[in-house]
Amino acid sequence: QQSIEQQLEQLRQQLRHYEYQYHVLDKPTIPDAEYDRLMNQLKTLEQQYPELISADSPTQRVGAKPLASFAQVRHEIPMLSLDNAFSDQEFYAFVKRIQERLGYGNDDLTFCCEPKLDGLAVSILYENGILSQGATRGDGSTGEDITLNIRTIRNIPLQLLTDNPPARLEVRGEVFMSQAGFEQLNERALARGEKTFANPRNAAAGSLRQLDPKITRQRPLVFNAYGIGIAEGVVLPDTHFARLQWLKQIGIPINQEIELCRGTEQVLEFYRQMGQKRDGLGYDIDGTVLKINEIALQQQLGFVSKAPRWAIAYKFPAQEQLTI
Ligand SMILES: Cc1ccc(Cn2cc(C(N)=O)ccc2=O)c(C)c1
Repeated sequence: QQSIEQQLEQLRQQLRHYEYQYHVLDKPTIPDAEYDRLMNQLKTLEQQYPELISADSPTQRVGAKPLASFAQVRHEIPMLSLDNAFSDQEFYAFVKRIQERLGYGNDDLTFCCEPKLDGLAVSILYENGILSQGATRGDGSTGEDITLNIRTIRNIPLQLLTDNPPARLEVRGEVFMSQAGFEQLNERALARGEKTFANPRNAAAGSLRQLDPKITRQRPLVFNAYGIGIAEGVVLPDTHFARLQWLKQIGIPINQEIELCRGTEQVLEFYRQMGQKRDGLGYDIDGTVLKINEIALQQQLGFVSKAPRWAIAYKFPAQEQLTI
């Protein structure tokens, strides 16, 4: 006969495993109703033994009461902005500057290519594998502490899926809302006579800036990681793409459109393909982000003013908004 602690731990591990398969691999192995039954079973057992509730239990996603205000968070490593390109010409010039700076004569630089998600940049800190803080980008040096709201986002794990977690790991990425989630939210708001949002990005920003996590929890927010800030007690892979794959393995969701491209023409092909896919993704993107993949080359190139020399956002032309 299992002890209560063993029953609780087994339910918690099972739920974390199913959440990983559903939210990170996009390959659920049980029906939603079965997951729901297990979650309710854990909630019931924790209500019987409240002293055994741990902050990283899958049930602990909603804070108790609303905050009066947000505390400030100082980013130990600044969250920088990206330079933009609006034409192939500007992208060629970007690559040329890199080749000259690195002394590369040929065109076989490898780029990690990602869609540029149209949401809100956030920083999530895990200490010994446990989610300990969430913050907005703010001005890049100082952001707002939105930990309670970050905890309500279902595809952000409260605990990393690894037996030897880093002492400290800061995951950076975008919180966004799907177009379907946005439309449902606005319909509900209209029905309740509440204010509606102009677009998914505003809806995501407004939901993260809610002082009451119970409201944030009802919003269909999604997180995709695109980088790492602080990393202590772990040796990271030496390319950006491999780092993203590692994040996925330990339970952090990344975007499934990310690709490696070798040479300028493959990168421009990725940009055009993402332009074709754009209307069918189900979420808003406003371009692509193209990064030098080798970390050593990123470090060699460094930053100028606030933007990295090793990355650029190649944006799409502004879409004419359909006014109905
Ligand atoms: C009632 C209910 C429960 C769960 C979910 C979504 N979902 C499913 C799983 C699953 N199938 O492994 C895991 C986590 C999760 O968040 C929905 C949409 C509705």
